[in-house]
Amino acid sequence: MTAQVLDGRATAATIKAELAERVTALKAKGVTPGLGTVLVGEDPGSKAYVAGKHRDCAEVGIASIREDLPADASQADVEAAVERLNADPACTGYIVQLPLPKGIDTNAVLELIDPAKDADGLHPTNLGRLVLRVKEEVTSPLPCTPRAVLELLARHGVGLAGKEVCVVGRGTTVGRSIGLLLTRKDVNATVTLTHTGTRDLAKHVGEADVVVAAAGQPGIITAEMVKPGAVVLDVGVSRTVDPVSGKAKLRGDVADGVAEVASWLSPNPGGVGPMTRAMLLANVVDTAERQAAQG
Ligand SMILES: Nc1nc(=O)c2c([nH]1)NC[C@@H]1CN(c3ccc(C(=O)N[C@@H](CCC(=O)O)C(=O)O)cc3)C=[N+]21
Repeated sequence: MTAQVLDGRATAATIKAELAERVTALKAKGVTPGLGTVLVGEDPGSKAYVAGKHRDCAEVGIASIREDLPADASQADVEAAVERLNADPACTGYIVQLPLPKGIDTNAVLELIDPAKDADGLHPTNLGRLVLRVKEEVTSPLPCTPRAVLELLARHGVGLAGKEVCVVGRGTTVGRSIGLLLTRKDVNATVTLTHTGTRDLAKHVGEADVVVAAAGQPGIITAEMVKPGAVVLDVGVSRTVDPVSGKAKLRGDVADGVAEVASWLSPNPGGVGPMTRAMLLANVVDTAERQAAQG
């Protein structure tokens, strides 16, 4: 068997075209959505992601606002950048690119974000609303990558109701929150959350109909672990340096060979990554529409 491809690039392009229409409609009402980014330091990965987000914005007509701070920025400097975006009416939604440099208190920064402008869905209020199941229309944005995984499956007609989903990884942006979406009554999956302290990872992965690999450990999910016919989402990204060429290479959590066992597989790159970016744009357009409705 060779798995069918969960094509994140093509699906993200479709979503961006839909969002461009909603942005046009908002502009006709005098509202221009604007995405802000806070980037601290010179990490090449973070710089590339932020640059990509601003390119995406240009594509769909969203304005871009950048706060780029040096690697030695203090807690107060970072918090001041957040306060500027909170106060800027041109910024309808924004993100603080993670991870922040060592020494910066990330949770304190996330708490300062205006929940109504939280394009990542990582503010405690928004994560709390997800836990409390506050109705969709009042809820602020959902975390982008979990939303990306569900949207990628939905747009390929891959159902989740009654499925056993094994989530691998307990990070804030994916592992800890995706189960909250997967177990909503309109999705109805059953979720097992595994992590580096799990005693028998292969057992849990092997029982799953759907595997969400978000550990950030290159190749941790191998073909031998995966149940034949399972759906596999390769979410994790790690930068490894090729010892021969010295070039940085992106590697997913899913090892070669899984495509021969799975029924559907999201490639990495080209799968959940582009969808995460599309869902960030969707969050920005959603928040701008909510703000426009409130006048
Ligand atoms: N506040 C915050 N929000 C985030 O959403 C966030 C973050 N911090 N920190 C880092 C992670 C990582 N992340 C990715 C987004 C897109 C791709 C992506 O589009 N990747 C392309 C490849 C890009 C390349 O070649 O460099 C792909 O998968 O095809 C990857 C990774 C968002 N994150």
